[in-house]
Amino acid sequence: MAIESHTDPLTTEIAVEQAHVDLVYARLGEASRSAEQVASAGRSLFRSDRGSYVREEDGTGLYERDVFAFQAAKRLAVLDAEHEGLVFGRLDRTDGEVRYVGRIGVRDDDYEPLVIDWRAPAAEPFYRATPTQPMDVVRRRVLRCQGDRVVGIEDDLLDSEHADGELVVIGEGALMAALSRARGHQMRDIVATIQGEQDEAIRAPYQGFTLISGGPGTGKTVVGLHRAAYLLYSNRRRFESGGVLVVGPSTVFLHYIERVLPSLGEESVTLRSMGSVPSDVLPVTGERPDDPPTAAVKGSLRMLPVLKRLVTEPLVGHPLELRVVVQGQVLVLPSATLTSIRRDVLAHHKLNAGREAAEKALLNALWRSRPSEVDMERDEFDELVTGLASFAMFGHAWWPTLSATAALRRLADPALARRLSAGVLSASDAGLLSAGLTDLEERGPTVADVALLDELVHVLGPVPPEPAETETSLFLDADSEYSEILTTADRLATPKEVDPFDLPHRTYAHVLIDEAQDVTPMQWRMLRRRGASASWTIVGDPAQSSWPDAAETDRALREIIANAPVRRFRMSTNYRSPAEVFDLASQVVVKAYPDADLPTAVRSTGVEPLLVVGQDLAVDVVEQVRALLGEVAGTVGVICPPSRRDAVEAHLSAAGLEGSERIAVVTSTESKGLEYDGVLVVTPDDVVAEAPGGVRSLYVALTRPTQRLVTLDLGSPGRWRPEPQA
Ligand SMILES: Nc1ncnc2c1ncn2[C@@H]1O[C@H](COP(=O)(O)OP(=O)(O)OP(=O)(O)O)[C@@H](O)[C@H]1O
Repeated sequence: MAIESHTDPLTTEIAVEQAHVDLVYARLGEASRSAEQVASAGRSLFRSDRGSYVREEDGTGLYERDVFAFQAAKRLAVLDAEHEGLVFGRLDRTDGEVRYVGRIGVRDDDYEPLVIDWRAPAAEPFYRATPTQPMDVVRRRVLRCQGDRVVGIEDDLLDSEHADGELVVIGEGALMAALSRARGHQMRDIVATIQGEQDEAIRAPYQGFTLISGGPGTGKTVVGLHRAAYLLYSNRRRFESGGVLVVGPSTVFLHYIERVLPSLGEESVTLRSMGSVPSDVLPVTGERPDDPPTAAVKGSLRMLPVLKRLVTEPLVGHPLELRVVVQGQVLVLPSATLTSIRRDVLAHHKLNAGREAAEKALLNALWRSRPSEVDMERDEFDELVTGLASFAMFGHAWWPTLSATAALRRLADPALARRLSAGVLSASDAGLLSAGLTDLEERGPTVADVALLDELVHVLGPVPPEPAETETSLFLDADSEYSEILTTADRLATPKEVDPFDLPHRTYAHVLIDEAQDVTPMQWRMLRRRGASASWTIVGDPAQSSWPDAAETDRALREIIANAPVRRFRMSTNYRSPAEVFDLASQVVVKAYPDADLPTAVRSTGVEPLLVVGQDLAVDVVEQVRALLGEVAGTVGVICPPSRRDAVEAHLSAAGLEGSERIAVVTSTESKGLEYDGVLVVTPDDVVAEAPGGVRSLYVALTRPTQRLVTLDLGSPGRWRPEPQA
């Protein structure tokens, strides 16, 4: 297409790029139309009229010619209009070649690339080339599109020696332009502006463990997500069939990141919050937090022996002896024999899978204890005893099938919790544990309970599926407190194809954990079950941790890694916080954690954080939020200590501000991983006092803004401030 000549170079360049973008969309339009034809042609091609198959080469030819168009059309279907353009980059190379880079690869009719997929090796220079190492690139150009329209251009001249006189260079750099844009409530992909050190982590080989660390705002989350997309591209067969699991701290966080992968054309990734990881084995999920001391007990590996003791602990009211009558003779197994049988069977079987073995062991013991008056063969004896109602009822009461929830609920009993945790938990920790489980039935599990439940599923074994027709319980009422216990009739009706050793966890080929610094040791065990033979990407920053015992969680992670290869990447640049804001935040964190990994903030707004001392929460919160709404174009986060959250919401609501889509009221824990253009941190001293991570939690809050930070102390300047205030 001929391009009109304009005096304004930007308009001319946009028109040049628009022509290419139009070509790509036209080609994709054709691909979409032919995609269905290709599919049906493919279906019929392999079948001739005679019902035999055509030669494989012919089929392969068709496949090769059209598969890219089919795939491209399929991927295009998942890219909706909100993303920032299918084609976003262009490389002008020293040899005169021009390469376009986009979210997916598209070829023309002659199989020549119109756009290269950003993950392809040929696109690497787009992310790695620098003026010192231009990688044969003269000019890197980022195209900013809205839908299929090119609306802006940002260039980097990488090799001025090879630039001919005609080469136009526009703009001040795509990165700064992207970083200054207002934020919404969902994360954007960074595919057009991935930086060199980020690209290395994204394209690292998949094997073993890839650990990505770095301070706040360094792009760890977004890099992790692009890595998931990269792995799917470079090893699609392995990862699409094996599955990729992405785990984040909460559903709010998942909602925040959920558009990134679809915007890159990837939909085949499972996103889970920490409280919903075991949805494969549990009918419940957990979103509620525990208070920090209780969460610390529930998350610790000290819970392991407690849970083990819990599953071997007989139920309240279990029979103390087994008594059956055979040929008029009373046969008795006393309590000590029962205890020893129980111990032996549990040494080799999970509780929910041990019933048959337990029954056999009972029969053996009864056979051995029979008096000489019992005169029958062993087979006959077994048949007779197993047919006795008293034996069946005993079996059910003594060896019930137990669900994880029913088991955990028992620890809400303070006396039992104390007894089972003797020597492992202090009396006060045992008290926290039982108090922290009293709500389990009514309100469902907390996030920390979910890892305990998963552990229990592991220790107990899966509950065999319910029989198709529920038969009347042998001796438990329908509304009995042990409603999850299956009856003997249930057990007998249970199909034998349930393999007790076939654990029901869904496993994945790759597991990506974000905010890994907050993963408790019990949660690491839960995650490991989903990635027993997976490769892993683990993303985190210890300085933002909420977990009190960093050494314990480190040990748990080391155990998972074991001898697998480990690759480490450190992100060194903070792309989120303005330098003025990050300066304050880093002074706060290093006071308490001198080893915090502090990145360099790349952007400066010239606006210092505003440290307000107010007198009245209601008046000051409303005033500061109003001011922030006026100063920034996007979102405003009000980060509160949990104790003030309701009051803050009420004050904003009374002022008519609550309904605003731009405002979010959150605690520092909830704000993990998120960002807002303007942030008001309410009473920072209370954030430190109430949040699990103390100063680290305040550090999280102070590093959320992309533009403006305001803090509100009441009465006098807070103790959290880096410099004592006059
Ligand atoms: N290369 C980049 N181009 C454009 N924006 C970027 C780039 N890298 C990071 N960002 C932006 O910086 C912000 C911070 O990124 P991200 O949330 O991934 O950081 P993080 O290291 O996970 O932060 P935290 O540890 O504080 O949660 C996001 O808005 C992200 O889009």
